[in-house]
Amino acid sequence: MLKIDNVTISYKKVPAVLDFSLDMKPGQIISLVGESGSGKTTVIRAVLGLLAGGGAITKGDILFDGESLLSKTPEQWRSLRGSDISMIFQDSGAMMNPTRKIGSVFTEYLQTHEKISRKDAWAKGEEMLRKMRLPSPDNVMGSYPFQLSGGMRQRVGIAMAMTYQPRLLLADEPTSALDVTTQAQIVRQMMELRDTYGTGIIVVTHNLGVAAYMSDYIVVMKNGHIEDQGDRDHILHHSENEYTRTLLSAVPSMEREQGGEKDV
Ligand SMILES: Nc1ncnc2c1ncn2[C@@H]1O[C@H](COP(=O)(O)OP(=O)(O)OP(=O)(O)O)[C@@H](O)[C@H]1O
Repeated sequence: MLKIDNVTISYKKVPAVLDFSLDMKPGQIISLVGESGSGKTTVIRAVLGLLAGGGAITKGDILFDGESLLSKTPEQWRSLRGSDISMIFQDSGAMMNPTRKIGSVFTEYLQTHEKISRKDAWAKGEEMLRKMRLPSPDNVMGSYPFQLSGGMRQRVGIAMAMTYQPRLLLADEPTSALDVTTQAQIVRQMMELRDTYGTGIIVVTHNLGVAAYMSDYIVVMKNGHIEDQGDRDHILHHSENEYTRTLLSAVPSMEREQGGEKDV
């Protein structure tokens, strides 16, 4: 579905990610882990065509369903984003305009993606919030972002990102701003998205506990390159890479804290 082929990404000619390759199957959950500055966010922003600060792909290609994303026009990007590929951020609420209510932001989002009346967009937004199991969706629609908890805001962000059932969801530190209990809820909810809609997810996280819990495949990044990678089980239990072992030794087990069923 997604193939990142030997990509180098630079900010103003200074390489930040070097020779990065990844082959993702539909419905797979892949985590990118590694220390701050290792290039995780740069990789997923490149996939969404949203590199900041003069960032550019200087080598390689990114293919979605066999088609290069690098040759897409701005118009093609607009129709791809949201419908085929979506993204959620560390604190979705912080991305929203604090002076506008959720309902207003959500309906505008829907109206930029489809020809739909404001009334129908409002109902569709509410329905998505209900699907994400937000309590009182009508109240949420009528709230400002600051009136919701971090976990609720993140579920609003996921609801918006999932409206058009994208096949690929890019999540940048989606649980970092949340307390441990809420983190677990959001992680489980993302896993449900995969199970319900078959959404493939790339999650950037510095939390190896989260990666261990939800991923099928883990990519360990260091200084802009792939230091180690493999199936969850390989990385967690069989990798001989020293850096991976060091990262793992510092992992608080989400399962132990949450009483979950998986063993890390
Ligand atoms: N907008 C930018 N302009 C210039 N350089 C940048 C920019 N964004 C990132 N970089 C550089 O690219 C490298 C990788 O950064 P990136 O944010 O992708 O790492 P990360 O692993 O996601 O880190 P973090 O976990 O802190 O978000 C770093 O050296 C960083 O300084």
